[in-house]
Amino acid sequence: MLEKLMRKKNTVADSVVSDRLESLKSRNIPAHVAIIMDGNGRWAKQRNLPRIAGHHEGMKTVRKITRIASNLGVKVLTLYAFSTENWKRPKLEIDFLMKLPGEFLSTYLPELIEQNVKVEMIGNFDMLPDHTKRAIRKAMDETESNTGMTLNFAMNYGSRLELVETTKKIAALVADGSLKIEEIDESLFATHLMTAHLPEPDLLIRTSGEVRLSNFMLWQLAYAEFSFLDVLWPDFDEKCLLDAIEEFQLRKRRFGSV
Ligand SMILES: Cc1cc(N2CCCCCC2)n2ncc(-c3ccc(F)cc3)c2n1
Repeated sequence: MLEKLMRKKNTVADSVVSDRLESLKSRNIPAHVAIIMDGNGRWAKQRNLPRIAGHHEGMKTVRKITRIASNLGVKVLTLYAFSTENWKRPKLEIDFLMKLPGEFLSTYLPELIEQNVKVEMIGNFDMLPDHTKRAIRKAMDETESNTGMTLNFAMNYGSRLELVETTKKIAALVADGSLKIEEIDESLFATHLMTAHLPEPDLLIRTSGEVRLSNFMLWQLAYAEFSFLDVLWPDFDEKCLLDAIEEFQLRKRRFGSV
């Protein structure tokens, strides 16, 4: 009896969420959603589990949120998976984290291809371990012609480093005469960023209650709406995403009446 009731409750809950998804789709869906996926270590600590258990659970949330965002019509989903600062973590944790792209892709790449998702990456690719690079390169190659949502992983990414590298590239163009100083403006600068081919994020979500950008897309987020949520990333679910997007739509609606 209880099991039957639980099944019915889940069916009702699922249909409520999917009805909500349909109604949200009729309004202003953010074209580019960026997420700082925080709280994995704390999630594990609350359960007396090792930190890597939180990272592994967080990977399942990546799969879930990718599907929902794609179904909603989000054009680009950027996920902050590993920052340049993360190299300071214990070697054991880094070794585990560097295996996650391969594990995620070997498990879910067929599903991503079925959803017409295009896998991309921003960050400093060369410093990653060879096995990590191989896995990501394979996924990018196998999804290159897909036309659905772009799933963009920020891997070994640091915004200040990106801005310094971009400045150096532009300075070199001026030095060799390819570019005049007076031609440098915001638009020109943006064409040399790692995200030049992407629309700027409309909505930034950060989980775990931390209210910081942590050196993430500092240029690109200049005009984004920010949603700082207390939920830990492994517990972030469809309702959390729909709530954040609904809040985004309400803000944009007020902005429209200015
Ligand atoms: C380093 C790292 C950590 C990582 N976590 C799981 C999500 C929470 C945040 C930290 C741990 N995830 N989750 C998926 C990837 C990934 C990266 C590139 C790619 F092409 C495919 C998947 C990943 N990479």
